[in-house]
Amino acid sequence: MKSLLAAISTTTKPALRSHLQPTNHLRILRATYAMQHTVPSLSDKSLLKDKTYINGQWIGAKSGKTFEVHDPASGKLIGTMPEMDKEDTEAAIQAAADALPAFRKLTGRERARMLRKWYTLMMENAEDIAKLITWENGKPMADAKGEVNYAANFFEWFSEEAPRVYGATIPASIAGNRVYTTKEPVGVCGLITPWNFPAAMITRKVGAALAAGCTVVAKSPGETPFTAAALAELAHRAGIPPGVFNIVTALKNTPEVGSTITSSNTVKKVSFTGSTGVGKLLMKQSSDTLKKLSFELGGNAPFIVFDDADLDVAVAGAIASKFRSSGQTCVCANRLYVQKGIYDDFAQAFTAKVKEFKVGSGFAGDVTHGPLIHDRAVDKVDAHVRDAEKQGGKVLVGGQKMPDLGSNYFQPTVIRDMTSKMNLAHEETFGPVAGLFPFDSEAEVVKLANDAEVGLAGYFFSRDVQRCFRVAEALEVGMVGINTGLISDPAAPFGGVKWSGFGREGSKYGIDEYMTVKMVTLGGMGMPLQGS
Ligand SMILES: NC(=O)c1ccc[n+]([C@@H]2O[C@H](COP(=O)([O-])OP(=O)(O)OC[C@H]3O[C@@H](n4cnc5c(N)ncnc54)[C@H](O)[C@@H]3O)[C@@H](O)[C@H]2O)c1
Ligand SMILES: O=CCCC(=O)O
Repeated sequence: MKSLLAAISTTTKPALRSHLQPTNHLRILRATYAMQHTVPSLSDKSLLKDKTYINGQWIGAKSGKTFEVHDPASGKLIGTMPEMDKEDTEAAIQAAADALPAFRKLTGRERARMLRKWYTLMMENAEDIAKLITWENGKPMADAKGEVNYAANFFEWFSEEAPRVYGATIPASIAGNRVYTTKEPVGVCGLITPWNFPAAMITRKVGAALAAGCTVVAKSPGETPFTAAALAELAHRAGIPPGVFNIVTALKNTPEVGSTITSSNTVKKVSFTGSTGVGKLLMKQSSDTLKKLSFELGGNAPFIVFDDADLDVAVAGAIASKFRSSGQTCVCANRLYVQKGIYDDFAQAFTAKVKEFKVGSGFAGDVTHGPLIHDRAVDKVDAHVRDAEKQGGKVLVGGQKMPDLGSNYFQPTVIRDMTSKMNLAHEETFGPVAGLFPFDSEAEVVKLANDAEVGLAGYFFSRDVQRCFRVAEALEVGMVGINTGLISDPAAPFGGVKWSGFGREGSKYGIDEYMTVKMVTLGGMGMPLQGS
């Protein structure tokens, strides 16, 4: 907690505490600095932790080690969290295993009440959780509030699913047999999530797991552990029993924690959201213990605008899909294919909208887009822009780093005249760069869209209903948005195909990822009635 206090007391830059009468220039500087370096003050200060939550206790790493977390907007220290290792992770797994027998025996209705309470507490504390998200992730407060709502809705959704887990009665092929099925919780689950949605990626998994009767060990992202800890505080208040929801925190030790989870025979399921590369590694590591797996991995979403689209709707959809969280979502449009008849109009209208963006600290009221998570992300974005330029792409807006704001900022960028040879066509940028690729025909663009190893989301805009069915069926992705750039919804199944992984989160399917089907056959059931 000391480091947090230290961070708070150093937020007023000494140079700006000038004893000189402020000139206009100084006043502007002061205001700009304050905007960029806000430290949030929480209404409920007990939501800010420097320990993690295992077996219902707030604890540090056994080694006493910690890691630092920095505000991506200012680079300043937010605080520290325990750098946990194999031993700590094994203790968390044991806590989850000990809690499992009693938790799985609760009725679905009893577990539903806990999830519902957790949902209510999240909504009551939405402002504070949003501040934590903005502080450690960088997204603007409005987006962070949207994320809290989205995240809490997974608890609400799965509180409604928990009491409605049904088996089946099955007509047997063997005379005299009677067959039915039940669904059982898979057991202890290991959940590994990324920093881009510090709350929602956790609740989407935990809501389903707890509804099913599983207990969990969640590895929170090294970049954004404070939001996860606040969720744990609310879990405690909601009466989630000790050991049911445990969080392991680590930054440098992440691979060690990951391999402890994946190699444990006590952990029966791993659900991971993150890059395809790490997903493949975790799948290999899980093979010795044959775990049930769900992987939500990287994307490279095609976003197609046909000549017959409504231009305004397509532009609004592209803005929402491409620039949500400054381009750092797995379902962000990555390749924008625009048919030649509408290409120039689209480029002009889209660029005009991007020019209206205001980049800065997520806490500043008028800021629409925050920093990227770290400077490595900025470097990747910069490399994609430089490569596109070198190969003939024309930057219509943006295209540069923003060192005046800090090392993690990149201008929202639109590039036209993109070609398939450019790196952006084949790699997920995960940043605020929209590349516009011209195309001629429907067949051509579907081929281009499907020319990817991954297949998470795909979008297209058209007013031709037959085309809508045709293209939706032809796209090799797990999720399609037609005439919309926003598809995320707790009620809708989220997940990919190809190298974007497998399994579905949210929706009526999400809970099945945490259950196994048990079949029961009763023999000798076809006897005549007694006395007949
Ligand atoms: N499909 C989805 O739902 C979804 C959602 C968010 C992000 N993503 C993808 O994630 C990527 C961006 O996030 P990133 O760069 O942080 O991804 P990443 O795979 O490097 O890291 C994701 C998380 O995995 C953990 N991790 C990293 N290495 C690990 C290891 N060896 N063992 C165990 N855990 C490990 C970390 O905690 C990290 O927070 C993008 O490709 C994006 O598309 C996918
Ligand atoms: O980044 C991945 C998740 C995005 C979402 O759930 O909308």
